[in-house]
Amino acid sequence: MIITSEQVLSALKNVEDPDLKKDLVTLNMIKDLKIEGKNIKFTLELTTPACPLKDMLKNACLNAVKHFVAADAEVEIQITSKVTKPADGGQMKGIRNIILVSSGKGGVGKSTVASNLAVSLAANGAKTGLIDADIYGPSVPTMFDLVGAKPSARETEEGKTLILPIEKYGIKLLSLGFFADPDQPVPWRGPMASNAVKQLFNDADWGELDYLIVDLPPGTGDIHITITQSFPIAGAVIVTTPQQVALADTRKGLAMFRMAGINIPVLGVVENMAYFTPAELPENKYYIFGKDGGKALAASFEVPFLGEIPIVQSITEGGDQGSPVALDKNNPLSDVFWDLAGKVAQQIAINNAEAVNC
Ligand SMILES: Nc1ncnc2c1ncn2[C@@H]1O[C@H](COP(=O)(O)OP(=O)(O)OP(=O)(O)O)[C@@H](O)[C@H]1O
Repeated sequence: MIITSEQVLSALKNVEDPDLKKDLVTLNMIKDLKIEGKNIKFTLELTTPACPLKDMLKNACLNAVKHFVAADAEVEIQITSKVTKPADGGQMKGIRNIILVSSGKGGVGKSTVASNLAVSLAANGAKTGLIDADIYGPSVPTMFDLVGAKPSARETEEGKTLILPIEKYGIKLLSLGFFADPDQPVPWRGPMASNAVKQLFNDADWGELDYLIVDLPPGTGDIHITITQSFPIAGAVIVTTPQQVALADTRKGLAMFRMAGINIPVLGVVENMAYFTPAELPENKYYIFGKDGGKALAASFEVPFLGEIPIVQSITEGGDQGSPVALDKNNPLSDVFWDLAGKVAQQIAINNAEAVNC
């Protein structure tokens, strides 16, 4: 029996992407199909390299070909990805998805989540950038061991000066902290801070990025308004801790993204410092600040709950030593952040599903 491309594609039409609710052939995810006798080769092009369904989809393709075409076929599937971007146009040149990391309250772990999210996306192969727009206490220089670092600049052919983001752990980084003395407070006036933050977006040489993560200041202030009004935002990740005081502020922070004139998709809620696990009793979880508050908040706004991050010393140490814990695949905590990155990328792919894949 001669195997034809039509047979293989018709078999693969039985495999549906559970997020995008269409089959892989209709979604144009099957590329470079080659058949030689019983040898069938093709590429499965996902919408993000951090896709949590990668293995499941690959197995489903394999089973579909064996079941509908030939049980003894040799099937070789290569996985690649092409990150989609929002449908509504107006994207910043070269930057596919801008993701805000926000919290209603300070100190809940927003920078920790932003840094580890960026590290996890980059480690999965996504072209990733990180802007630290926290005017009150930029933490990215510390979290990436770049205190005192100064970005250089280059001149374009049109005579414009562009800041060159600093590259570390495969991520392009810019922080307001790179432009200030680490020991001197900067008393930002509203418009001055907003202009400085805008420059990090507009006057930097970001090149091509799949995801640009933005670590916002806590609360709902000028910087939030400036960024949400000036740039096309793919979505916001909301970080909270379990205490009632944090949840009450998070509620306001989340509601801001839903206000008329802002209207940014909320990708979901992350509960940081959700529970404590003693090193000697790793299976015990102590919910010392309360349980399921983040989950309930996500449910009440009908947005995804993206997961719980425990309180663990290595997260603090990783932040203080400039090496985010998600970098260390031997540390089980890196799985927590990789999982979070997968869920965020998945939500973006779902939101972008109507977009033309270009
Ligand atoms: N899950 C965690 N386990 C242990 N330490 C954590 C955890 N999350 C954050 N931390 C630590 O708590 C401190 C505050 O975290 P981080 O700077 O990320 O918070 P933030 O919300 O960005 O703060 P700010 O409001 O100042 O911007 C840091 O020292 C960080 O390493």
